[in-house]
Amino acid sequence: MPKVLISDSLSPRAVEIFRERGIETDVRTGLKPDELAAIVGGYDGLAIRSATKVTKDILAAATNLKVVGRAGIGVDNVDVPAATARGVVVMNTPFGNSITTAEHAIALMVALARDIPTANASTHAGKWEKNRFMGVELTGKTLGVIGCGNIGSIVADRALGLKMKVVAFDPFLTPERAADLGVEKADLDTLLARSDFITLHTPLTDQTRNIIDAAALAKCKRGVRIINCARGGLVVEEDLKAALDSGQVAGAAFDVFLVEPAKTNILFGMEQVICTPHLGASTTEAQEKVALQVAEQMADYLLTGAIVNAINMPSVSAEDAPKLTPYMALCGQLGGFLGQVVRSSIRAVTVEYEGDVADLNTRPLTAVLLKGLLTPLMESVNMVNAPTIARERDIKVSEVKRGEAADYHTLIKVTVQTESRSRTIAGSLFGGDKPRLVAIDEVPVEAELTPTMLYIRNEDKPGFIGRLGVALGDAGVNIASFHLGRVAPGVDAVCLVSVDQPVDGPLLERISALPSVVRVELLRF
Ligand SMILES: NC(=O)c1ccc[n+]([C@@H]2O[C@H](COP(=O)([O-])OP(=O)(O)OC[C@H]3O[C@@H](n4cnc5c(N)ncnc54)[C@H](O)[C@@H]3O)[C@@H](O)[C@H]2O)c1
Ligand SMILES: O=C(O)CC[C@@H](O)C(=O)O
Repeated sequence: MPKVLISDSLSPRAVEIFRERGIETDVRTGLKPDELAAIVGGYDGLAIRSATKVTKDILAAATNLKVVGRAGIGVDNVDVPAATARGVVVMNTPFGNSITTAEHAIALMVALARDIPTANASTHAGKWEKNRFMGVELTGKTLGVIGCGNIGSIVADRALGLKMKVVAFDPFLTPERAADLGVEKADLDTLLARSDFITLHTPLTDQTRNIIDAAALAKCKRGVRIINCARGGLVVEEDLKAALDSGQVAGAAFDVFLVEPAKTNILFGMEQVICTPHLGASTTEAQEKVALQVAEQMADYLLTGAIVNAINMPSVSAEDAPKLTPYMALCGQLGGFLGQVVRSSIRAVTVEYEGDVADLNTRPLTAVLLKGLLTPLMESVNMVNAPTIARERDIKVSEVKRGEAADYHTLIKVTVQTESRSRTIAGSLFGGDKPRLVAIDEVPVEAELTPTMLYIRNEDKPGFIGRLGVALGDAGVNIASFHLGRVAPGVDAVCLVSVDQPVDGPLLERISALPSVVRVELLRF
C-alpha cells in the first residue's frame, strides 16, 4: 500500500481522501529540513503547501518518492529539475485558490484606500482619532493590473464591479481577451503613469523580477498605492521604502516578501504599509478545494499511474511512452526556444509533423510543445492544461501532418504567429532518439540544445566569430559548441553558442554591442 506524508497544514479533506482510497497517510507539519530528510525515504507521496522546501537534498533522501503534490499554484518551493531528474512527478492545483487570492488583493486595496489597519489599532487603543484618517474613494479610480492571468483577471472583474477603471499590462494578453474582460490593455509605462492603485499578479520570472523598482515608481502618479499578492521579488522593497518615505507612494499592501517567512523586513513598522503573512490562499473554501484536488491527483497517480496537472511529466500511456519519449524532449525544446524569444502576444501556433512522426499520436507532442512555449510566460502550465490555456488565450493551435519529409526522415516544424511577426523553428531526431534543432526562421542550423545557450542574429561579415570568442573568453565563459547558419553569403546569419558557465547581464550587453550583432538572447533549457 502506498504511503503519503503531508508535511504542511492542509485541510483535513486531504487525509480523508487518501484514507478512503486506501493510502496510508501521516501528517507531520513544521519539520526542520534534517527531520524531513530523516523520514521522507519511507514515503511514496509528499503533499505540501508553501512551507516545506523540497530541495535537492530532500529529494536525494526521498528514495521511494514518486510524487510531490502542491496544494496551490506556485512550485517555487520545489526543485522541479531535481525532482524530474529523479523521476518524481510534481503536481499542482492551478485554479483552486485563484478566487480567494483575488479577493485578498481586493481586500488589501480597500484596506489601503481607507487606512483600515491603522484606524483599527488606534480605535482599539481608545484614541477615537476621527480627524486623523482621511481615505480615498475607489469609484472612478484606475487600477493597474500587472499580469492578467487567472488571478489578475478575477481581480479586474471585481474592480470593475467597484466601478474602477482597469488597465492591464500583460504582454501575453490578446486585445480580444482584454475586450472580453472589459480592461484596457496597455504597456507598462502607460499603466504606471495612469494608475491610482497597482496590483501585481505575475509569476516571478527573469522578466518580472524587480519589475517595480525605483525607475518604475518614479513613473507612477504621486500618491499611487501598490498591492502585491503574487510573489516577493516583483517589487524592490528598498526602492518602495524610499518612495513611501518621499510620499511618491502613498501606501503599499504586501502578502508576499522577498524572504519568507518574513520575520524582519525593511517595510515592517511603516504606517503606510499593510502586511499579511502570505495569506492569499488562506480561506476554508480554497484550502478545501486545493486539498481535495491534490489528494485526488496524487491518489490517482499512485494507484493507477494517471497523471493530471503535472508540472514536469507528460501524460501518456505506458504503451505509447517509448515511441513518444524522444519526440517529447524535442517538442519541449522547440516550444521552450520559441517561448524565450517571442516578445508579444501569441496569435497562432502551427505544428507541422512530417515523415515518421506523422504516424504517431501527435496530441501529446503538441501539448508538450505548448507547455514549453507557455512556461517562460506563466506559472502553472503543464502538459494537460497547456492546450486549454492556449484556447482561453485565443491562441489558435493547428497541426498539419505529412507522410513525407523533404530533407529529414522525421521533422517537426513550429510556426508561432505573434501580434507583430511570425517565427519558425524546426527540429528532428538524429540517430533515432537525439533531439536536434535543424532550422531557425528557415535558416538551416543544426544544433543540440544544451542547458545554457546564446542565440545570436548577426550580419554575415568577417571578424564576428573572433570578436564573440574574445568577449566570452575575457569573461571566463567557455564555448562548448558553436553552430552557424545562413541563407546565403553576406546576408543575416544565425549563431547558436552552447556555453559552460553562466552569462550575466553585463556580458550580454557587451555581446549585443559587438559590431555585426543584430540581436542576442540567453536561452536556458
Ligand atoms: N499570495 C498567495 O497566496 C498566492 C496564491 C495563489 C497564487 N499566487 C501567485 O500569484 C501569481 C499569479 O498566479 P496566476 O494563477 O494568476 O498565474 P497565471 O499564470 O494564470 O497568470 C500569470 C500572468 O502573468 C502574465 N505574465 C507573465 N510574464 C509577464 C510579464 N513579464 N509582464 C506582465 N505579465 C506577465 C502571464 O501572461 C499570465 O497571464 C503567481 O505568482 C502565483 O504563484 C499567490
Ligand atoms: O499555500 C499557500 O498558502 C500559498 C499559496 C500560493 O502562494 C500559491 O502559489 O498557490
